[in-house]
Amino acid sequence: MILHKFKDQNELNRVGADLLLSIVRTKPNAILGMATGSTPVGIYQEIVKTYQQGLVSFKEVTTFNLDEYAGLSVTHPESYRSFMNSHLFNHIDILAENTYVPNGNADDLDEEGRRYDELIYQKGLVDMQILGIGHNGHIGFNEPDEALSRFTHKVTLKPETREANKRFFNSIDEVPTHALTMGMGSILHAKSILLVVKGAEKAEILDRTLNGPITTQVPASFLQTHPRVIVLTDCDVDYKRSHS
Ligand SMILES: O=P(O)(O)OC[C@H]1O[C@](O)(CO)[C@@H](O)[C@@H]1O
Repeated sequence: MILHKFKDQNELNRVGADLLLSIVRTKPNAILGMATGSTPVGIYQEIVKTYQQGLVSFKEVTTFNLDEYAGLSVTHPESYRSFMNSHLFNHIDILAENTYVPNGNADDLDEEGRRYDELIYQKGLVDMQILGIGHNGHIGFNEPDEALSRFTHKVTLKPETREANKRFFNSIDEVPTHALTMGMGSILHAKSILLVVKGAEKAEILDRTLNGPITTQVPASFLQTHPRVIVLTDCDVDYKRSHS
C-alpha cells in the first residue's frame, strides 16, 4: 500500500481526481469502480472541473458502482443512482448506458447480484476502484461479520451504518435497512484501488485497516492483500511496515 497524507482536503481531492483522470487519459475506454457517500464528492467535483476545461473525455469510459440501497426508488435523491447522476454523470460526457449501478429494486436481489457480477466479469477488470470506508471498516456495504461474501449480494445494514447515513435522510426511519453491494471478491479483483479516508473520526479505523490483523470484522483490512492500493487521507495515521 502507498499512503499519502494531506493537511488540506482540497489538495487530497485534486490528487484523487488526477489519479483517476490519469487512468482515463492513458486508457480512454477504462473501467472505473465508483463509490458514493460524502467522501468522493470533492474528487468528483475536481473531475467535473477538468472535464469542463476540455482536458478529458469519458465517451468510452465504463463505470460500475459499488452498491445501492434496496427498495429505494432510483429517482429518490439519496439513491446511489441519483447521487452519481447529480455529482458526476450529468456533468461529463459519459454515456448513460455505460454507467452501471446495481438495481436495488429488482424483484429478486440474488438474481440481480448474479447479473451484476456477470456484467463486471464480461466487461473486464476494473482499472481503478475508488473506495471510501465506513466507521466500522465496511467497504462498499460489506459489513463486519463472521464471514464475508465474494459476489454481489444483499446485505442487512448495521445499525451504526444506518445511523451514520441518517444525515442524508429526514429521519432514521427513512434510511433503508438493506442494500445490494459488490462482494469482496469483485472489489479486490480491481487492478488498482484508491482508498480515500477523510476526517479525524476515521483515524482509528484507518489504522486498523492498514496495520491491524486481516479480519472479517474489519472488511477494509483485506485491502492489505491487494498489490496496488493507494490511500489518500487527512488522518494522522502511519503505515507500519513491521508488526511488534
Ligand atoms: O463517505 P461516507 O459518507 O463517510 O460513507 C462511508 C462509506 O459508506 C458508503 O456510503 C457505503 O457504500 C460508502 O460509499 C462510503 O465509502
